Amino acid sequence: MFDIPSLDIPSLSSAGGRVRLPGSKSISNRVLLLAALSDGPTLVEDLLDSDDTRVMLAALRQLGCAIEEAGPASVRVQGLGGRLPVREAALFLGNAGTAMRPLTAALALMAASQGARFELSGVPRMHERPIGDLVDALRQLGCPVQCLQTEGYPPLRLGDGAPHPLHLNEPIRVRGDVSSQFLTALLLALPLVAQEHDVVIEVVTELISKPYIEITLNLLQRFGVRVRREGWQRFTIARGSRYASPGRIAVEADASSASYFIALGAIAPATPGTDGIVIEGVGLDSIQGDIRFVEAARLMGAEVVDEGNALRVRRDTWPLKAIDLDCNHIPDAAMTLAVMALYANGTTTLRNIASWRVKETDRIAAMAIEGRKLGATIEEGADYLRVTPPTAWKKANIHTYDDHRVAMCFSLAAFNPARLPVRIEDPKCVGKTFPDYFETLFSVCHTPAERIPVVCIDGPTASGKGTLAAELASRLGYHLLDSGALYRLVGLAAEREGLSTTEADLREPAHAERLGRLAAGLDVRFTPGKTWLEGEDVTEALRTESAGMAASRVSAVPQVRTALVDLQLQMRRLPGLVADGRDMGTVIFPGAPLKIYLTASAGQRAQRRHKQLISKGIPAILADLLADLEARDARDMNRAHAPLKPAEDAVLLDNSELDIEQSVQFVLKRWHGQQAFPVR
Ligand SMILES: O=C(O)C1=C[C@@H](OP(=O)(O)O)[C@@H](O)[C@H](O)C1
Ligand SMILES: C=C(OP(=O)(O)O)C(=O)O
Repeated sequence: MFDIPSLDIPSLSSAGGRVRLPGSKSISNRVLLLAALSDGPTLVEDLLDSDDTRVMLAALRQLGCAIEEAGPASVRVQGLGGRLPVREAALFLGNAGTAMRPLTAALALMAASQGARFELSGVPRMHERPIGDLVDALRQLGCPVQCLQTEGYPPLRLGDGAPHPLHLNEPIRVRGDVSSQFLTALLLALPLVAQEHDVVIEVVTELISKPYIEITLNLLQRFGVRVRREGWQRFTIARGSRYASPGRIAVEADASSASYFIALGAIAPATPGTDGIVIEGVGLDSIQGDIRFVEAARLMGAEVVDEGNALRVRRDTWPLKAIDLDCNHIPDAAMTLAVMALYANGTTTLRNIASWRVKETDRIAAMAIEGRKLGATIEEGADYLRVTPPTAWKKANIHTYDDHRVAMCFSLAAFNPARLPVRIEDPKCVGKTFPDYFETLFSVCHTPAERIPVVCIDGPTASGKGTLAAELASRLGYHLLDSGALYRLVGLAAEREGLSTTEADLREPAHAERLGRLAAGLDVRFTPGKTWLEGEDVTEALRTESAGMAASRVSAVPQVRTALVDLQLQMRRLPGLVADGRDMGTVIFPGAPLKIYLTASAGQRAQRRHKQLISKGIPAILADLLADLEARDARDMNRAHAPLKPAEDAVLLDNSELDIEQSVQFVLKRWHGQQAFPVR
């Protein structure tokens, strides 16, 4: 996850490959609740791990439900069978509608029938998202429900600790025109009390987002509860209903999350050697209504093929075709159409989307404001959005309003024909439903290397390059290259493969070739303070004397040197790279947009090294360290191959008098100034 203030996505040129998407939020949270209400254990597989499911899991555990990990993406839920071991709890439900609404209904009913008291709250935005229609329905039933701040909105107090009789004889009347989640909540919870009577729910208005009710009915059926449905107006839960766990249930991949990759396949030319985008874990037979996004994407010109629990998407018609569509059935995925519309041949109108205004943010306003920043003409109505593509694209700083979908949608603007990068503010907001969204996106997107930014940090030994580079990489969300570790890595990898690194063997051409191939194929990754070889943390192993000796021997092998140049070039990956070394700006990335030559006086550097060694309990003499440093500088600067010197266009940074944060700020200021994103 990119836990940084903003993420700059370079202009992208093509896409191709396979993605596996995380589990459906709507299915995950329904299944967790149903499993908790059932008797006995349920194994839930392919569960979504995100903010919305974490708050649901935490709430159920707080209520006394035992939930244990059962392998990657799986949990085992020990159902409570409708009994409440905990009678009082304060539950925090973040901004998860699928936790707040269903838990409100289930806990209000249990509190009234068993005599308990619960408080449900969320983030500030959750306290602005309406819940009055559900509160009204629960009060009709006889449940004590109190809105603690504003009538009709969370936080709520459910129950008062005493049992209350429930009025189950009359149909329960609920409005369905603000959110379908109120009806879903009642449907999920009422089987708890449908013992002596059939329980009838009547929807007294038009019902929006209907396919979500189908998910609810489908999953209730999987848990042994049948609901009779008459149109979208009347739902009857049969007397004697009981939740019966299916034992094991697997969650489909999220169809709303799939919309970004369907759109990607429709917008991006296929990367040579690939055949479009394959989205695994969800097919056209999905029980999620958002799968019907496929129909809309096809209307706009995408080619989408069902491959049995997977979808293959290829760009077909280009530019995309503008559409005019009622989107009430796909409220979440329809936001993605607003971004596809930026690439269409005319004006696209998305209708019947009033509910967007009461979701994570006012989504109609957000899509209009942010789309205009890119140069589009956007008309916003109470329940519609009309998008005309930009005639001249603009470089934009996309504000994301703590709304995962705003962030995911606008990432697709990076395919703009003007080749402008896009800045996504607060990218970690995707954690609500898809924490690794950007990593997944970058894994299938391509762009010419020169469009991927590299920040080079070169300089002499002990100048603090490593610390500065690691800090910059984590603040910018970029990859990190510690080029100084590469020869040691080759030495270590050779040792582990049983390849000799004696000077005699290295003179053998066939052996040198093998070593070159080993270097070319190194599976290496750098994170701040750590080096990984084939997924293993080898930071300590690299510091050993033997790795150091092997490094100096293999560094003389031309095949290894060539292979490592290629390897370093390959590390220029999306979204960007911070490269630390001695010849990053001069030899490896001569075209890098920012080169810093970091230095400090030899006296300062010797003192820093001295302090570092002493703090680790290693004896050291300052004068010796200084002499060593000066000798090494002279060697590095005068060597024939890639001598240490600032690139002509490097920015000199003498950090003798600066602390780390000051150096970081110096580079960031320079970098951001160079990017020139408009200020909001
Ligand atoms: O029941 C569900 O799982 C959902 C229903 C929809 O809400 P509305 O019914 O409020 O449109 C949808 O937007 C939300 O993301 C999930
Ligand atoms: C509206 C959404 O979420 P919630 O389940 O919180 O309503 C959404 O995920 O787009």
